[in-house]
Amino acid sequence: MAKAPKKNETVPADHILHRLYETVLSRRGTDPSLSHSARLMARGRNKVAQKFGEEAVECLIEAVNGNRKELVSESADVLYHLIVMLVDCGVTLDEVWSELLRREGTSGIVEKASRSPKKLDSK
Ligand SMILES: N=c1c2ncn([C@@H]3O[C@H](COP(=O)(O)OP(=O)(O)OP(=O)(O)O)[C@@H](O)[C@H]3O)c2ncn1[C@@H]1O[C@H](COP(=O)(O)O)[C@@H](O)[C@H]1O
Repeated sequence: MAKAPKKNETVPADHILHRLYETVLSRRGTDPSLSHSARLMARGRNKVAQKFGEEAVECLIEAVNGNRKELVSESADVLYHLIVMLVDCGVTLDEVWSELLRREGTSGIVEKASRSPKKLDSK
């Protein structure tokens, strides 16, 4: 049986997402004719973000259409393009894992209820 992760555990450094992050990081500023990641980042942050958005939309289309196999493939595209966007923005995966760990165990319903109520328009 798989061991339950401890509260302070982050994702192992040899995890596929970390390896992918390190690969994309190593491509930054390299020859765009040899690397898709380099080519994408060379086109600027707007393009990087746009590609992530497009892949996310393609992913949700497969989800709503119930295309399981395509959903798996598009999900991989989304994760790859998310990583390119994080690398381009200088955000590390550990920062994202830390945020997930911070949220762990707090129900979204409880968290939403704890937010301060929006100020009502005085007009
Ligand atoms: N996981 C991926 C991955 N997923 C998707 N893609 C590429 O993303 C591209 C998406 O194609 P699109 O036509 O949508 O994108 P585009 O060519 O930018 O098109 P336009 O916006 O110009 O129309 C395809 O070329 C895919 O091969 C990926 N390219 C690379 N990786 C990983 O990144 C690593 C490094 O790749 P390079 O940077 O190419 O060395 C690889 O070893 C893989 O592990």
